[in-house]
Amino acid sequence: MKETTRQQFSSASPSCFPPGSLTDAAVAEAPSCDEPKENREMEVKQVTLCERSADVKHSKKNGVLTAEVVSSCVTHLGRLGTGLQHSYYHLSLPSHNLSDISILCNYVHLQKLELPHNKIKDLSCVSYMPFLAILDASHNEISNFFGFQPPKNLKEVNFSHNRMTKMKDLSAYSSLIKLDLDYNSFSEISGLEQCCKLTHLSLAHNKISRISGLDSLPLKHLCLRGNQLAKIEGLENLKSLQVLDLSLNRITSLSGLQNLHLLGSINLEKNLISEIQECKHIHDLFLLRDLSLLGNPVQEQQDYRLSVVFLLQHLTVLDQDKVTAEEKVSSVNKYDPPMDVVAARDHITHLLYQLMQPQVLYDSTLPSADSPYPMLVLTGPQGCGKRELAHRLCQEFSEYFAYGTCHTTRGSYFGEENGIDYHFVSEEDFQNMIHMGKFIQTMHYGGHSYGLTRDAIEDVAREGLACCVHMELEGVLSLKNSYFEPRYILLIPTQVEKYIDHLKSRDLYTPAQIDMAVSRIELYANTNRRRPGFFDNVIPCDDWEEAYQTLRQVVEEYLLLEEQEGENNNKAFPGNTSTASGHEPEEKPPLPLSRSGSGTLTSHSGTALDPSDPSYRNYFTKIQAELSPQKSPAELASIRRREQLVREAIVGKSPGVYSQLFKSSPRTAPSSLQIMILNAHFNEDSSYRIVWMASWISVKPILPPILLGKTLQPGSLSKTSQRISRREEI
Ligand SMILES: Nc1ncnc2c1ncn2[C@@H]1O[C@H](COP(=O)(O)OP(=O)(O)OP(=O)(O)O)[C@@H](O)[C@H]1O
Repeated sequence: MKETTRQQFSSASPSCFPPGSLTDAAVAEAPSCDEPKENREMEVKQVTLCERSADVKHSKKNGVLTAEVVSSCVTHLGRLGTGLQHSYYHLSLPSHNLSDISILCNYVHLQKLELPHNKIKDLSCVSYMPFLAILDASHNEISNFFGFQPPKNLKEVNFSHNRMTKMKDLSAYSSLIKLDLDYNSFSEISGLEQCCKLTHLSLAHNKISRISGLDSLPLKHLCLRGNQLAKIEGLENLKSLQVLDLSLNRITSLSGLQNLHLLGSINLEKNLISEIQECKHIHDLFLLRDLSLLGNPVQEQQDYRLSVVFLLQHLTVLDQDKVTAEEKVSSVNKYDPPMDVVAARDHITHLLYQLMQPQVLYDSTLPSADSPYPMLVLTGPQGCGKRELAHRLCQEFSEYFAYGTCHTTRGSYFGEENGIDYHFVSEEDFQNMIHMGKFIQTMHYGGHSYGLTRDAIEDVAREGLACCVHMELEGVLSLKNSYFEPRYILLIPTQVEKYIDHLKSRDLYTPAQIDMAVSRIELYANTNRRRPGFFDNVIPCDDWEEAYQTLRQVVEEYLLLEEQEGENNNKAFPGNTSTASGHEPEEKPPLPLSRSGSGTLTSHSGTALDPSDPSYRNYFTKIQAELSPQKSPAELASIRRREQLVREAIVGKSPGVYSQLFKSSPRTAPSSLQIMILNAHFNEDSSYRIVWMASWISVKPILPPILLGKTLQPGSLSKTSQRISRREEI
C-alpha cells in the first residue's frame, strides 16, 4: 500500500497516477475507427531507428511537426476484440522540441496522443480527434485549460507541468476518468461538477488554499500535495475515496476525514499536526491501513508511535514503516491493558518490592507450597453487600475467620471506622507502602487506590485464623497470581433494578459511579461463564439474608461442619440408635471438631497440629484400637486412608489434610497476552516459593485450630457448592 501510494502521488513523477494504470483500458473502451480508407496511408510503418532520428532532428530545428515525423512515430496498436473490431492509433512524440503541432488536425483517428516535454502552447488540433481517449501534454507551455473541442470519449488527460491558472467548466468532458493537473498555478478547484466518471484527480503543487468543487464526485484517488491547505474540508461527500494525499500543506487537524469510510491510505507528511488526539477523527475508518504523519510536530510527542498504533488498530503501515504485531500488543498493554495484564503487572510490582525487603518468616507460612494459608475472598461489584457479608461471617464464625482490613486512599464514609472497615491512608502513604513491599495486591477503583497488605493477613494468621477479605475482580486476578490460594465466592446481583435502587439509596455514588458498578455485573458474569472454576461459588445477592444463608452453608461445607453437625445430631437423639442398614450404631471416635455447649465451635485438642504432641498421636492410636473386625471392607479402607493421610501429615511427607479444606480449584490457564508478561513473574514466584519452603523447616506453623483436626472426606467437599453453582448460574 505504501509503495502504491508513493508511486501514485509522487510529485517528482511526470504523472501522479501509476503509468498505464488506466491507459490500455481507456483506449480499449474507446469507439472503433474501423480502418477507414483515408487512413490506409497512415498505416503502421515499421520505421527504422535511423529514419526516426533524422525526422526528429528536422522537427527540432523549427519546432514544427511534419507529416514525416508523424508517420514515423505513429503506431498501430492493433485490434482489440471486444465484439466489434477495434483498431487504435497511438502517436508518441516526447521531447521533440515541438511548438507547432497543427498538422495533427489531419489525424482524426488518433486515440492516444503523447506529447510530453515539448514547447507546445496550443492544443486546438485535438478538436479534430473525436476518438481521442488519452492525452498526455505534460511538461509544455500550455496556459489554456482544455483549449479544444471535447473529444467524445476523452478519458485520461495529463496537463501536469504547464502554465495553467484557471479551471473552466468541464461538463462537456464528462467521460473523463483521470485528470492530472500537477505543477500548474491553479488557486481554485472548479468546473468538475459534471465529471461523473472522474475517479483520479491530482492537483499537486498548485496554489490551492481551500478544497471545494469536489462534492459528489466518484473520486477514488485524490492528490493535493504541496498546496496551501490549512484545513481538511469539502471532502465529506467523497464516499468512494480510497487514497488521499494531502502532504506538504499546512493542515493542523484531521477533522473532516471522519466520514470517508473507504479510505485505505492517507498521506499527511509535512503538515502541522501536533496532537495525537487528532487521530480520533480517523479512528472509525476501519479500512485505513496506511497513514503517514512524517514531518509533523506530533512526531515529537512522547510515545507517539505507540499511541497512534493504539488509536488506529487497523493500521499496517505507519510513517512508511510496517506496524508489527509486537507494537500492537505493546500499545494495547500500555493504554488499555486487559485485566489479566493489569493483574500480572500488579503482582510483579509487589513481588519485586517484597523481595527487596529483608525476608521475614511469616505466620501464614505453611509446611508446603501446596498447602497454602487458608483465605476466603468475597468478590462482586461495588456495593453488592460483600463487605457486610464478610463482617457478618467473621462475627458468626469467629473461631475460624477474621476480617482482613484493606488499605484505601478514599475518605471514610459516615460510620466507617479506621482500622475496621479500612485503613484510611493518603495517596502518598499508599505509594510509600507499595515501595516498602507492604502489599500483596493493589487496585485502582473509582479514582482511589485499594490494597491488601501482607500485615493484614499476618494479623489474622497470628490469631490462628483464616483471613476473610472482599475485593473487586481485578484484585482477585492479582491474588490468583500469588502463592495464596483462597476460596473465591462471587456475590452477584441478578436483579439489576434492585441493585441500582440499592446503590441510589446509599446516597454515596454519582450516576456515573452507579453506571460503572452496574456495567461491571456483566464483567463478573462473563468471567464466570468463560472461565469455569474461576470462582469456587456464585451466590446471587439480591436478598442479603438469603445470600448470607447460602454463603454460610457454603462456608460450613468448606469447613466440613455440615457433615459434622449431622453426626452430632445423630448423637443428640437418644432414640436414633440404629443405622439405615439396620446395624447397631458403632461407637465413633471423638471428633477433632465439636460444637461446645454454647454453640460455638472449638477444636478437639485446642492446639495446633504438632507432630511432637504425644496426645495427638495417642488419639489416633485410640482410633486404631476401636477398629473392630466387623467393619465393612469399604469402611476399613476409608479408615486406613485417613490414617495414612494423617501419618503423612505428621511426618511432613505431604500437605496436612486440613489444608485441603481450603484448597481451591486449579487455576485457569493464563491467556497468551498474560503469558508474555508473566514469564518474569513465574520465575520470581518460584524463587519466592523456595524461600517459603525453607522457612517451614525452622518454624512451627500456627494454624487455625479448628481447621486442623478434621480429616478430608474425599469427594465430600463440593457437593453443596456444585449444587449452588448449578442452580445459580447466571
Ligand atoms: N484490596 C482491594 N483490592 C481490590 N478491590 C478492593 C480492595 N479493597 C476493596 N476493594 C473493592 O473496591 C470497591 C470499592 O470499595 P469501597 O469500599 O470504596 O466501595 P463501597 O461503596 O463501600 O462498596 P462495598 O460495599 O462493595 O465495599 C469495592 O467493590 C471493594 O470490594
